[in-house]
Amino acid sequence: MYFCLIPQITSASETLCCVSALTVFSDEGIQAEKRAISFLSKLRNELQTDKPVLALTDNAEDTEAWNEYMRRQQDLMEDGRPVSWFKSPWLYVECYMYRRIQEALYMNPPIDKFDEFKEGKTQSFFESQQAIKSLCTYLQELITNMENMTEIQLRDNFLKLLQVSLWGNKCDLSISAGRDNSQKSSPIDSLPDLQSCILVDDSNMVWSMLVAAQGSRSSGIKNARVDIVLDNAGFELVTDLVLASFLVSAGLAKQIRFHGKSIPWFVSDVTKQDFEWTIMQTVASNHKWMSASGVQWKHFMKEGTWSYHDHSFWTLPHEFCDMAVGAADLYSTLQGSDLIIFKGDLNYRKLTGDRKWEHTVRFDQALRGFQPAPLCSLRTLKADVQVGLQLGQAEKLSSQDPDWMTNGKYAVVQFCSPHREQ
Ligand SMILES: O=P(O)(O)OC[C@H]1O[C@](O)(CO)[C@@H](O)[C@@H]1O
Repeated sequence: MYFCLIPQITSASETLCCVSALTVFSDEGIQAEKRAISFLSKLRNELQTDKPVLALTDNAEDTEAWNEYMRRQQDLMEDGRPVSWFKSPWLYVECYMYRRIQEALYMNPPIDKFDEFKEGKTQSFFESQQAIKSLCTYLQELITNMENMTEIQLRDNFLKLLQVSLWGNKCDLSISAGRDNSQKSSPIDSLPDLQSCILVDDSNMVWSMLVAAQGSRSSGIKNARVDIVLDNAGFELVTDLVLASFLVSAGLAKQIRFHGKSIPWFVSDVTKQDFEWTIMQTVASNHKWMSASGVQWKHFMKEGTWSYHDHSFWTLPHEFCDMAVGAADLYSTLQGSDLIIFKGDLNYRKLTGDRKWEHTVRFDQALRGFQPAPLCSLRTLKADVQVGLQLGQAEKLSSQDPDWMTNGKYAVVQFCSPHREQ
């Protein structure tokens, strides 16, 4: 399992070689890039030969938090041997590898702000153009007809766009080791065929919660705020923006806060630069409805209806139940939300602590106290943790499709509210 991380290091290193060949960097940059490549090749060797996990030395904002986490892992080792790559929890090692790739850049200015995964993310966006155009056309038609929609029609369209955002999570580049994993077919037309692959579907609870928040808003009590903890750039990000656009246009949310990563992460995760680039590209499209969507998103950002935020906690290896203590500022910000949508597999692993839970354990139980606000996970299954299933459901799936937990074919929409009777 640990060896599947090697292509990510190789790809980062190859990207640096390519940009150097294209003389993107100055002489000083080329020397820095050579040092970074050598750092990455050492890193690959450490991983391949199960060397001890090393403390970070780059003096970044999160360096001490990482080293403190490593010391905690060390204290858990019963025989006192150093924590090594193969003897550490998978969640920790996987996150650590991406942070070490970042260390290679941090240690080598002027390339310290370079995003070695940018090209793959850009390509994934362009390869999904047809699907993006059809989704933006669908969105603009909805917005045009919004005023005449009954509540049931509004709900049905919300549920569709929630599912589009859910399946958008299939398109990540870490599972495909950076190879093409873009959306080719029409996202709306594919939904009926995918319905049976949703193992838990709490979408109606999410809808009810949004309607309840809207009710209190019309009585002047509050302005509903939705937080979206983003996952991948490319097609998935567009599905999230389309959902957010619908929420605002339908009056279901007054404010959307997007949360992304502050460093390149898990190959395709959204950074601020990816977020802004995606909106800019959408505005610049020569497709009428795609461009109209982009213009609307740009406007939402400008007027503050939408905002982008990052926090170093999202790129630490911690489970989310550590957030209240480890990142109290972030936790208290999230407490102001009416609904937090967590996108993707890695966020699900952090929500549930990436533990070997019985599949029938309740979702709220697996959160172990992490409940800043009503929350929902939209996740396609790519790692072997899954809770909240019915008795016998996992056994049936295992007999039909032994790889059901990791092949990305299945998905869940799981909801939990601090105020809800479980
Ligand atoms: O982009 P997502 O949905 O968070 O998926 C990331 C997942 O991909 C993997 O890196 C490889 O499958 C998992 O370990 C990880 O949880």
